[in-house]
This record gives sequence, structure tokens and C-alpha cells, in this order.
Amino acid sequence: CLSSSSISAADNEKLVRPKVQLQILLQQAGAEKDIFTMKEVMFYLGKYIMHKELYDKKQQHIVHCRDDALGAVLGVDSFSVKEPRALFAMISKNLVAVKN
Ligand SMILES: COc1nc(N(C)C)ncc1-n1nc2c(c1C(C)C)[C@H](c1ccc(C#N)cc1)N(c1cc(Cl)c[nH]c1=O)C2=O
Repeated sequence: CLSSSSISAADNEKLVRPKVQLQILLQQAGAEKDIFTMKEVMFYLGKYIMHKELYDKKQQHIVHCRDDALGAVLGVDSFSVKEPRALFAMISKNLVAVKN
């Protein structure tokens, strides 16, 4: 689900500038710019998680990131993709809104 019920379509299209640590992760996932929509941030972070296989092999909605740069960026050892509000709160701490 590239957009979550907990944020509106407008929120998905808001422009944001990731802070440097998050920007590095997005670049590792193939991003080649520094201003994104929230939807794009989630897309690249999703690619990052799947490529590095950070999900729990048994409970696949759990992401283990304690031993990965993602954990330092989000400030947690693990999280569930089924907690959209918590996820957006953690990611938002790493973003600056861009006036458009
Ligand atoms: C471990 O996760 C998965 N594992 C599997 N396996 C088969 C093992 N298949 C699908 C998912 N999966 N489910 C969701 C997402 C993924 C992948 C793309 C990480 C994305 C998502 C979740 C977290 C971040 C961050 N940091 C970024 C995107 N996502 C989203 C969650 C929200 Cl809140 C907004 N947009 C999303 O795409 C979901 O619900």
C-alpha cells in the first residue's frame, strides 16, 4: 500500500526535504533528487527495506532495523508496517516541509 489510510491524498503529495541521514538511505535505494513527495519517500524506504531484507522472515510485517542505519534514522530497533501513524511520526522527524 503506497498510501496509508492514516494520511490524506494531500498529505501524500506534500513536498518534503529529507534530513541528511535519511537522504543517504533514499539515495542507496536509487533516489536521485533531494525534494520528494511523502509517497516517494515511502516508496524509496520500502525499496531499501526489501532490498536489505530487513523484514522478519516469519512475521513479515515486522521490520528489524537495530543493526542498520535505518534504525538510527527512525530511532527504533524494530517497527511494524501495520502502524502507519507511528511510522509517519518517526519518518517526519527526518523531514523538512518544502513550501510549494
Ligand atoms: C516489510 O514490509 C513488507 N514486506 C513484504 N514481504 C513480502 C516480506 N511485503 C510488503 C511489505 N510492505 N508493506 C508495506 C510496505 C512494505 C514494503 C515495501 C517495505 C510499505 C512501507 C513500509 C515501511 C516503510 C518504511 N520506513 C516504507 C514503506 N508500506 C507502507 C506503509 C505506509 Cl504507513 C505508507 N506507505 C507504504 O507503502 C506497507 O504497508
